[in-house]
Amino acid sequence: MATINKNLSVYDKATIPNANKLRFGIVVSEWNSEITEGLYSGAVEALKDCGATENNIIRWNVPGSFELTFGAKKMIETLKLNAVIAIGSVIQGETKHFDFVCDATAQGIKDLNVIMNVPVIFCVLTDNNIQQSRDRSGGKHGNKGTEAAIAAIKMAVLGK
Ligand SMILES: Nc1c(NC[C@H](O)[C@H](O)[C@H](O)CO)[nH]c(=O)[nH]c1=O
Ligand SMILES: CC(=O)[C@@H](O)COP(=O)(O)O
Repeated sequence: MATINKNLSVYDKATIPNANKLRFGIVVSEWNSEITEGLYSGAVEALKDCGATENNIIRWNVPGSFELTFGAKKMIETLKLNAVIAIGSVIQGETKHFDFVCDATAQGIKDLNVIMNVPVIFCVLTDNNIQQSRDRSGGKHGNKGTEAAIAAIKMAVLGK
């Protein structure tokens, strides 16, 4: 199902575990900050709505999406966390650089989920244009940050 057929912000709170005892890291790319700040706001709002406390949500910034992998790994190695949300916005430019950044970021975050023992949620928009990014970071299709927060809570308690 494509994003246009679902709203990224819709969740049934009754089905989400209470996050009041969980600790989250959020690593945020500074590229396309208009978009990443919207994703961050959506994620924090949803985490708090599900019981997470302000002092249990720790934010680090990195220059771009390519650095999200290292930033998330460093967070996991440094802090005691139950889940990490990696937030980025990659928008197609004139060259193939988009393809390399998207692929490296997706593969890097996937690798962390294999190597590390803390779930890392892929909250990276990979869009053709800024409008698609706006639509998915609090616009008409909802907020992928919200979706990522719910995924983070569910993965944090998986198997417990
Ligand atoms: N063009 C975008 C980038 N490019 C920068 C890379 O992510 C990286 O920071 C640089 O190559 C240095 O290693 N990053 C984004 O997050 N979004 C873009 O649209
Ligand atoms: C995703 C990118 O790196 C891209 O936005 C950079 O733009 P360009 O391909 O025009 O150099």
